[in-house]
Amino acid sequence: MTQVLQSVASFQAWRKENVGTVTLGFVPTMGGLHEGHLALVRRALEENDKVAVSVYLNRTQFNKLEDFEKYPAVFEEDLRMLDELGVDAVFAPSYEEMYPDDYRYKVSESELSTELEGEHRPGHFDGVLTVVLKLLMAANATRAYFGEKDWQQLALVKGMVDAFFLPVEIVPCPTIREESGLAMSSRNRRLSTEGLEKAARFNQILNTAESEESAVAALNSEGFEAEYVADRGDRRLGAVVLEGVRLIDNVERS
Ligand SMILES: Nc1ncnc2c1ncn2[C@@H]1O[C@H](COP(=O)(O)OP(=O)(O)OP(=O)(O)O)[C@@H](O)[C@H]1O
Ligand SMILES: CC(C)(CO)[C@@H](O)C(=O)[O-]
Ligand code: BAL
Repeated sequence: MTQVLQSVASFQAWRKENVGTVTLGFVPTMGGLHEGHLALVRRALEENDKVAVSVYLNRTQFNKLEDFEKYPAVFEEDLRMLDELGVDAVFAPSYEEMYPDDYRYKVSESELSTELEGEHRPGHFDGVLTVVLKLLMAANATRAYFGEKDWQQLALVKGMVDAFFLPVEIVPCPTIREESGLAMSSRNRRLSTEGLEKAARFNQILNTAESEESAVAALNSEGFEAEYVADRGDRRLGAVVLEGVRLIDNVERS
């Protein structure tokens, strides 16, 4: 049975009693679990003796209250999936438990975090980096698993781990997609059947457009509101809104 731990103290006590000197894999999530998350969990189970998953909907990373309030909260369903996979512990703290300082102390980065997602979601990466640091400190894991779907988040988390000499290995995991190519996301649950079908064009356009500008034009002409499409090195990253739902994706540039 997966153990559910709701306080930092009980999570640390669980770690002391059950992990000791063997390896611990850790997968941070905000719940609403889908196959993308489960791929991270399966990999963590393969590579470590014990695995802990956090399910914590972190409100400090949401710049829009509506986005926070509409985020799927389905803890019992999440727990059932994690239990079936054989996860050892689920850390599911309250806001008060995670933020005894009421978010007075923050981690911020001054370059990458201000563009792309950071430009469109002000304060987002302060919230992400702060909660990831807290989660990593609480878990004290050997390895922590992050999805490449959140490319910018992954780069910033790796940067923070290097900057602060955190004793954990960050393991990047490939984006898991629907057959249509649509990247799996908790937010996909909020799309209509028609929206789900249409959303697949987002990935196709990122893959096939000649330039950033032509990708934005194609997305807008097909009923998306494109927030940005940007080429960075060998990646093309984008964010769109469809039916009021914000989706992100990134692909290798051809
Ligand atoms: N389709 C996916 N493939 C691989 N990893 C994923 C996928 N979706 C999410 N992840 C990873 O799972 C972890 C938790 O993500 P999170 O709980 O935000 O889910 P999410 O589905 O990305 O939510 P949303 O897309 O609504 O922001 C992150 O490291 C994220 O990159
Ligand atoms: C890493 C994370 C769990 C921090 O809240 C979140 O940003 C996410 O789910 O990608
Ligand atoms: N990309 C990480 C989860 C979020 O959208 O806030």
